[in-house]
Amino acid sequence: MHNGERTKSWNMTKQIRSLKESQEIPELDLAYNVGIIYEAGLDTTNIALEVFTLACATQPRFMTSAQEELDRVVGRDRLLDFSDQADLPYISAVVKEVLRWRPVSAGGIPHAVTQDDEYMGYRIPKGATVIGNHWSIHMDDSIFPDPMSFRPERWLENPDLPLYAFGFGRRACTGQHISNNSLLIIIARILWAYDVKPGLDGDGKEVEIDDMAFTSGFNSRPEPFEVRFVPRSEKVVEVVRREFDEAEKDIDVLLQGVREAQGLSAAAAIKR
Ligand code: HEM
Repeated sequence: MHNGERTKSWNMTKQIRSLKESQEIPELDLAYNVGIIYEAGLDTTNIALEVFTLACATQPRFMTSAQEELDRVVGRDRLLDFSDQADLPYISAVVKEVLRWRPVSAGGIPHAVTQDDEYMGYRIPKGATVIGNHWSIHMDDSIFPDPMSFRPERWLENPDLPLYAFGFGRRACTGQHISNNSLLIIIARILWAYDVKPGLDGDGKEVEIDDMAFTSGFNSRPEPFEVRFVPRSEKVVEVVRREFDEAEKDIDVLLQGVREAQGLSAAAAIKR
């Protein structure tokens, strides 16, 4: 937190410090509040990207449909950006399917019931712990037929399908819009630029990848597996290099841009 306060530009530490509500909160609690955003946001989105990569390597059929959409909407001369988002329904469906197929918090998060309740004849007293198990819900084949198949099409066929990867109720993930946007842009750019394929063994044969090999824990991620990111053409390599060279890389400039885009008021130096 102290490092955050010493930077030149805007950041989340300064933003939280500037809020009226923060003034009465003890320093350590404030540090946890800042830290949770990092902790809750970074690993979860990374895991979802690993799951996406796993889906590409083990159930590659969907990549063709995704790349058809990208080539039609974006063309081959530029990297896509957020202005393309509304025209990429298939990629949005890929993001949802990633979060359904292997939910990051597979076992769900315990919640306390705020009032006496009844469900299917079971009495659930106030204060009892209930857990909505994300894995079981997402694998319910009466709602998601053939649930082990990675099929983004299911979200286009039925846009009302439920997705519970971000949890439930008033404690549901506060970062879900950030993460949906991050996943969409990263997944779309990867698929625009690369074919994602299994790695090769010593004999040049594609390695077998187990799509059920996951770590256990609160969040669970795929066990390490090998893949290749194969550029789809020479032109793609040229565009990626050009965009990288032109991209802003100064973190202070980037963060200041976030502040301006969001209309946030926190000044660079905040008095306590
Ligand atoms: C793929 C990405 C993500 C997944 C799968 C995910 C999933 C979840 C889940 C399951 C919960 C608990 C919900 C419940 O209690 O039922 C949660 C809570 C939370 N998430 Fe996320 N999350 C993701 C990304 C993010 C990001 C990017 C941020 C912030 C930038 C974030 C911030 C939070 C916070 C602050 C909470 C606690 C909310 C509360 O207890 O009131 N998450 N997330």
